[in-house]
Amino acid sequence: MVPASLPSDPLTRTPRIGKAVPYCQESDGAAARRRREPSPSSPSFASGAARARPPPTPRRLPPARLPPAPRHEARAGPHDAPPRRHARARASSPRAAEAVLRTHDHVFASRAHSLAAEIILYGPSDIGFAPHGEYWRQARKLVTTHLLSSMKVQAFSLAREEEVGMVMARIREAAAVGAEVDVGDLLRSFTNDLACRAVMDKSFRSEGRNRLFRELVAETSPLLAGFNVEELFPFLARFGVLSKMVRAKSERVKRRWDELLDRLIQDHEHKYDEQHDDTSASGDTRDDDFIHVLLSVRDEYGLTRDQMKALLLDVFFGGIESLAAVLDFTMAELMRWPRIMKKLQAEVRTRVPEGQEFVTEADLTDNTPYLIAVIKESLRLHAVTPLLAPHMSMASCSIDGYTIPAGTQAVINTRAIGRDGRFWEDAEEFVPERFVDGGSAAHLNVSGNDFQFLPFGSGRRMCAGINFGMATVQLMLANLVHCFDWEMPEGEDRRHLDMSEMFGLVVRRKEKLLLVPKLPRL
Ligand code: HEM
Repeated sequence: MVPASLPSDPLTRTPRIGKAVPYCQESDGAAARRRREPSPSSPSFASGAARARPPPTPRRLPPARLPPAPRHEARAGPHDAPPRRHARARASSPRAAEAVLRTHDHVFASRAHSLAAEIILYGPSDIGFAPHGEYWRQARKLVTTHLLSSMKVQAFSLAREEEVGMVMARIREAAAVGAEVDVGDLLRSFTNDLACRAVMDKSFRSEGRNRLFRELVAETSPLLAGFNVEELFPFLARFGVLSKMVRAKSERVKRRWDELLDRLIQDHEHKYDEQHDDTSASGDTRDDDFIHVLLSVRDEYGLTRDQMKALLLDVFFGGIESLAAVLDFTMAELMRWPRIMKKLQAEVRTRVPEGQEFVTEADLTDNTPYLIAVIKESLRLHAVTPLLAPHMSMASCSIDGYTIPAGTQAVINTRAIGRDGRFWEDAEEFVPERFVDGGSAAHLNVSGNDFQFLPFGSGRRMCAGINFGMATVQLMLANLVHCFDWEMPEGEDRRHLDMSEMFGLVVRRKEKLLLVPKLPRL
């Protein structure tokens, strides 16, 4: 069991500030209970099976400074020896997901080694790929407290509104001349610009840096998505062919990231040193960009330059593609279901004061249940991280009478769970009504407590950017449907809109979403 001295997950302790709604809010008592008790529906331990416990953690307070990033046990050696192959366990039911992510969360809280992540993410010294341990715990605490807390997400709302406003202006230009818009491309460029703005404020627009970031993310994501390609092609792995290719490509993109981030951090250091005497060092209550905030806490946490760069990279790889994919799937579904689009437009348009051009976050607070229902339904039907990020066990444990050895990768199939007809009525249909009051799934939320609905995962490794993600998706979607009516390009039928998907770091729609925006006749 989890020792009392471990810091509790900072996400569950995030205070509720102003009107911001943390999506994973849970009382400390409930969180502690959840960790202590297996839930009644979790599988019982098989009689006679050895009851595995994780190695005891010494009882001590966490250090104030980040310890060195740990190395994965199974990392490739200097000669690109292929890593040890991991056994796989698949969880495709809510019960099995709960066994991994709640009952045995403390055992399955690590990640498998990835050569690309080791190179590109400095060790890895980020959060998403770092193995479980004191480094990951402290780094996650830093990020969820100082960069992605609900307070920080709320402080960023003006910037979010400005970025959304710029996209609406671009669509308006297209609407004025009756041109079609590549909605997917527009959304990817929006989420890229938003991530750049969060990381480095408005300076990103100079020298076309946003385009450079976009190119680099596109080049890097397939490498990080590969996880253990060696495991998929063991024959090639034996000769180290894949490792050599992955290493060469990863080192190439790493050099480019490194130069770019170094330059940005240096620029910020100069500004930070100039301002430092006038401002408080904590930095997390103002609308500071992430580099500025990391500089302000670097002494407190003993952050190295490489660790800073790794943590910043998580914003690019956690945020850009997932947000764009969710928005793209949602818009495509709304095009296929005009009744739902109209109902959503009616809800949003009645919430926006007359004469106001764009939807603001204040217009949406606790006020738009159908908007939330549409987003939840999209996350259910189109899981953009359908297998979560694979969790790896750090000790052997017993689930349902089976002994799962240490070093097993648990793959949680949230897509299968989200489309399973045993738990969802009309599972393959897009029916947001199931999530509104009185609907069959009205009680389900995205905070990882309902194991039939896990768009952001659950437990210790749950998405660190859930508040940032949900705030962004809501604001952008509300504006897209408020500011425009949408039509298919001439000659195309909305009923035949292609929903086929392609895999990468996240799953996204394969085909472009070309739509024609019209200014609404209000
Ligand atoms: C709607 C958009 C998003 C979705 C659907 C999503 C989903 C997920 C999922 C399923 C995981 C894996 C959880 C697990 O392994 O159990 C994850 C991890 C993560 N996400 Fe997100 N995410 C989104 C947006 C974001 C954003 C905007 C950020 C940062 C700004 C972010 C940062 C992260 C990080 C750092 C992790 C790794 C957490 C860890 O391993 O401790 N995500 N996300």
